[in-house]
Amino acid sequence: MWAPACIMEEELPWLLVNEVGGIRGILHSHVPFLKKHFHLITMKEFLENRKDVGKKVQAIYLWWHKPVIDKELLQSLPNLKVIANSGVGMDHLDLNLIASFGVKMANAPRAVSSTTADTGMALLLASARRLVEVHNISISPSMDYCEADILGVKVAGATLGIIGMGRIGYKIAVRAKAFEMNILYHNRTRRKVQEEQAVGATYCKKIDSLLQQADFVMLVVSLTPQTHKLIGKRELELMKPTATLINISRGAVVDQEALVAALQTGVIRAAALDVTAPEPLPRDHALLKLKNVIITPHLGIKTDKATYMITEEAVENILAALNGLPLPSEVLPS
Ligand SMILES: O=CC(=O)O
Repeated sequence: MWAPACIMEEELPWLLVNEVGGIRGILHSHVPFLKKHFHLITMKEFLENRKDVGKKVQAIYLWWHKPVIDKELLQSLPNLKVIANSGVGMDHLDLNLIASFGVKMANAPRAVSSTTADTGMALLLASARRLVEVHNISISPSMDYCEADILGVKVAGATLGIIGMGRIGYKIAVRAKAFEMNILYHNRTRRKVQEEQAVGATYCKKIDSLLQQADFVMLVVSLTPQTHKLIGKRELELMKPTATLINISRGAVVDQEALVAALQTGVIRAAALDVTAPEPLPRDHALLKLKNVIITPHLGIKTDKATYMITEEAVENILAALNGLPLPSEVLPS
């Protein structure tokens, strides 16, 4: 990684972050590393002195989609060169708008893939073996249950259908192979035969055929206009009544109303969702009341190591942009 030779704090480039700590702030433990490379400034400090500070900011580090990047903010930052995102999905950003200000963008695909794949497998296993339900039985005062109450679904030998076979999807296939699953996948472009063979994955050109055969369907696509509500009533009805839907992409990839109805009426067996629309769901949402649903709070990459690696990847991208070098994980508008 490029690193500045010993320079004074006031000569460091200014990096804008939403806040430090709190619900939508960068982690305190990342601050010393960031401060080696940048003069850090929070949104609160920027808003207090927008005119002076705005001219100095050269980079933004987005943590969990914050701060919101809109025209007004971009206009207040005339020397902004780069925005680094702390994840892989860029659906919260108007890439064309940002590019029109001559600002480069980067995401963090290297840091997130394994951890997000782990989240997908954790949800698959937890749903298959009803871990949340049995945990609740185990800690209940009576600890009273019949065997039928805790029968799960066997994972070995079951078929996993992966929709979206990018970096994360492929890492899920690697994990599923180790769990002795049969693997189907759908992707815009087919993987190389050697890559398919390495994980024993079979390509389904049509999503429908994957949905009809899979015992577990895992959604790993980016949210785009094409994938918005990709899984609706029709698709859920194509799935087996014994099948489980796992979503680690974005909530809006699923028609949530159709999902609630499918779960309530046994159209599918269960769902395990790391993402919902919105996040978090309103506390009275129907999905929160269903026994056959597991919901996690966009856990994706949230491990100590992966979050730190994300910050390292962001710094690498920002420094490259500020030094006129190619960005390792540049994202271009489509
Ligand atoms: O949601 C997580 C990511 O976009 O990487």
